[in-house]
Amino acid sequence: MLRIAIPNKGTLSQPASQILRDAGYRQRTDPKDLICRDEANNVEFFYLRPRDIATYVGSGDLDLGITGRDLLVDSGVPATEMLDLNFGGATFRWAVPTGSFTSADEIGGKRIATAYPGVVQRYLAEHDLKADVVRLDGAVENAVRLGVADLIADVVETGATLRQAGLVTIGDPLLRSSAILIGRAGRDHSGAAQLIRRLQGVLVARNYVMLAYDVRADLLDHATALTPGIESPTVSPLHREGWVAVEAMVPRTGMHRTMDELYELGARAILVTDISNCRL
Ligand SMILES: Nc1ncnc2c1ncn2[C@@H]1O[C@H](COP(=O)(O)OP(=O)(O)OP(=O)(O)O)[C@@H](O)[C@H]1O
Ligand SMILES: O=P(O)(O)OC[C@H]1O[C@H](OP(=O)(O)OP(=O)(O)O)[C@H](O)[C@@H]1O
Ligand SMILES: [Mg+2]
Repeated sequence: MLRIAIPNKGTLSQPASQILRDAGYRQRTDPKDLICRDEANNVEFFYLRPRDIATYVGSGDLDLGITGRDLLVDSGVPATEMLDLNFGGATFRWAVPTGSFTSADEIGGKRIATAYPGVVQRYLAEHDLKADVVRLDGAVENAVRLGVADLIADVVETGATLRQAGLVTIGDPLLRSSAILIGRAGRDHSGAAQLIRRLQGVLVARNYVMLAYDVRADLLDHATALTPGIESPTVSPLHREGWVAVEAMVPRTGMHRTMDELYELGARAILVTDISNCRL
């Protein structure tokens, strides 16, 4: 039985369960449950703190896990990213009191408050910098105002929490995070192939739509250049002489522009349908 770690709480918890549900797996119905067995798919899910998930997977006690890229880096354990799940997106950034300093080169020698000391230490080592890292559990934005640190390094999504605390970001993000599927480094993951294919199917279904339209046969090359599909578009004859019907998967972002361009080219009966799932 495949054993998989899922966040039990926090930002990643609900969307992690949702992507698994969309991929056909059973998920807990009571948020207090800590284990859910899916006998039909031969998978067992363990609900754990997102921060602990890399530890269980890195030690080999669980086969796979869903966690944040920043949490994986922070843990420093031998687990690798197997699939980007495309939710829980955030950056990890330096933030300082407005007007204090502006360049990330100036962090050497300063006191840095963070809940992610592993990410910060990795950056300092890579940039040959020394600084005091003050490890906190959360609400890190308060640390500067309370005198514990000169700057912070934290997760930034909308930036609203920083603004409220009178802080501004400096420099480039230390990393860009999102939810990822992880497995122990160097382990044979062939038993996870079906789960990964199912998750990839959900991701494609979320990111693509099916576009269908009718177009004059002499405009087909122009039309299919706009809608090349993933492999190749399906072209079928129409009863109407000189016209064909085309079907192709197109990225959801940009579909309105594609429809406009097809219409301007002369295509008609342009229809968009959601894809609920797929295997490519
Ligand atoms: N707005 C956000 N705030 C915090 N974490 C976020 C946010 N958006 C995405 N994430 C990601 O969620 C993971 C942190 O989840 P975690 O459950 O530890 O913290 P949380 O969602 O802030 O919950 P809590 O602080 O209540 O425990 C990280 O991978 C982080 O990048
Ligand atoms: O850029 P924003 O959209 O404001 O989101 C980022 C903030 O949200 C999280 O805090 P959370 O509320 O989880 O509290 P915590 O610091 O105790 O984890 C995170 O640690 C940042 O503080
Ligand atoms: Mg938090």
